[in-house]
Amino acid sequence: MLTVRAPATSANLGSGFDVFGVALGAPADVIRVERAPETSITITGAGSNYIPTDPEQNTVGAVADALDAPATIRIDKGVRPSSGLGSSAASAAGAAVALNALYDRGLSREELVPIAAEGEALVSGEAHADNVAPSLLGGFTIATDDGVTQVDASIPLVACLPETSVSTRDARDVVPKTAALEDVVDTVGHAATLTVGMTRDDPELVGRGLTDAIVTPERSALIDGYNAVREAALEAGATGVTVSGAGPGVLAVCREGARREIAGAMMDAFDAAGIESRAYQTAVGEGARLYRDG
Ligand SMILES: Nc1ncnc2c1ncn2[C@@H]1O[C@H](COP(=O)(O)OP(=O)(O)OP(=O)(O)O)[C@@H](O)[C@H]1O
Ligand SMILES: N[C@@H](CCO)C(=O)O
Repeated sequence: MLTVRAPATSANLGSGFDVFGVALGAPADVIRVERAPETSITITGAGSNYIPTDPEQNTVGAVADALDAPATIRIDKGVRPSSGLGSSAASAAGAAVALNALYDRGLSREELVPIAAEGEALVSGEAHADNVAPSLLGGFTIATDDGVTQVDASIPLVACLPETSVSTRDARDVVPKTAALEDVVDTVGHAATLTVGMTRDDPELVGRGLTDAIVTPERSALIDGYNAVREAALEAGATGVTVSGAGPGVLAVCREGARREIAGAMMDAFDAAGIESRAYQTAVGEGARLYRDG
């Protein structure tokens, strides 16, 4: 049996819609695999009641299929589905690493990115890699049609998840099909600022670079309490705040030592809007880790 811990991720980071992503130190999915004639899936943990065990409908089934690697797959969900932390991608990335090792396929982490993205195509209709890339590679990733660029980074973060859910499909429906040139120019500037911030481990630049005028305004309108939570996090010292992935999670970039206060302020603001939430005080972290049992 092989075990993989695959981290949650936060995609987009405001200015990098469908391109940027970071691995988070917590939470994570744990995937256990054993060779079997046919793929079967069991699921425990966060939101497991809402996740199909049919391999045709689960991201890990799509990965097993793509690697021609049938297995008994056990998923312990740490990453709640449809919360904005790349739940389906964490399972897909974990399964890709586990099955690649189980069947000695010899693929690199970079080569596993499009395979894990097959799982994402199953749930959101498109094989975008901005969640699976950081879950596989760790750090900050830039996923384009040409491939993935990765950089290790150390940036303190708070991810605050309300007890509501937004499906990625629904959140993609509100994304504008076109954008004004001035908004594109503005977004490119912020994306470049954020990228430099990641290479310098600079939370000021990363926070400033989260701003985007195209996607986030539409997406944030789907999240009850978003504006109040954003304001509360900024007042508590966050250097920037945006929607995590497709939402409804909210991501705050923090200076060292400020996470506890920011997490409390965000949860209080959700609470004032009548919404329960939980906050992860975390940081940009490592990619999926493989353990060989026994
Ligand atoms: N292994 C899996 N883990 C989690 N969700 C899965 C899995 N396989 C299929 N799904 C389905 O994927 C959907 C959740 O995916 P969705 O992209 O909406 O949220 P997410 O993976 O948390 O990502 P995001 O960061 O975009 O919110 C649910 O409908 C769930 O049933
Ligand atoms: N880039 C994707 C990530 C969520 O799966 C989106 O925002 O729709």
